[in-house]
Amino acid sequence: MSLEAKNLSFRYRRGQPPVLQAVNLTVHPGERVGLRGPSGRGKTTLCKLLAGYERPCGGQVLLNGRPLSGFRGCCPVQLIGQHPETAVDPLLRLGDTLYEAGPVEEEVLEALHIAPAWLDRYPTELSGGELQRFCIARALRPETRFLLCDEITAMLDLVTQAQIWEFLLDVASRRDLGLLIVSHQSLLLEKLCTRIEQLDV
Ligand SMILES: Nc1ncnc2c1ncn2[C@@H]1O[C@H](COP(=O)(O)OP(=O)(O)OP(=O)(O)O)[C@@H](O)[C@H]1O
Repeated sequence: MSLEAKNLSFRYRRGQPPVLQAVNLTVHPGERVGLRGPSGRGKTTLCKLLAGYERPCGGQVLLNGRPLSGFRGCCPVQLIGQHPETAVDPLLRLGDTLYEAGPVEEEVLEALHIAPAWLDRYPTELSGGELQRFCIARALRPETRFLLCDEITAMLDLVTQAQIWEFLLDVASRRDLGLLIVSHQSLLLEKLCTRIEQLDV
């Protein structure tokens, strides 16, 4: 199974210039592809298209050669963003958010040091790093084949960053996941990735 951006173009509003134009990118299982590019170039937008949050105005997102838009069920492509507080419903307890799309394996919760008591809390009752670990756990469903990591540790301290990446590299290797890692930190990308692409078209 591969995840492919094929000739993707996108604009947020009709009449505005495109944010992305004829972008091509493929991620294979087991690959860790770094994505860098200047601020505002469209890295987050590309992640949103690849995860099916937005629809392209040209080209296609293909999962195993078939349009992602036709996929039904728990999406094998999961996006984790920089701001976990914007990725969860503030009015739901975290346990309800975690399990709304089905079970998450106990070993994932344990490996990310997610305390069972957190699941009774609301999102504002966790720290940023705790909430990010929660969002990573939520993205790691048994069906997940590709993880799109958009600046996911940018706001965290170095120790937490290292713990999160150590866990993600291990789980990606065990499950043969494909990772797309967006970061402005070249050193981080060079350490983590099997290949680095530049978004500067
Ligand atoms: N919802 C939106 N509506 C309109 N324009 C948007 C929207 N989201 C992003 N944009 C614009 O699209 C362009 C690309 O934004 P995007 O967030 O994808 O860039 P980026 O490469 O991830 O940037 P950064 O490195 O700063 O995070 C920017 O010019 C931004 O202002």
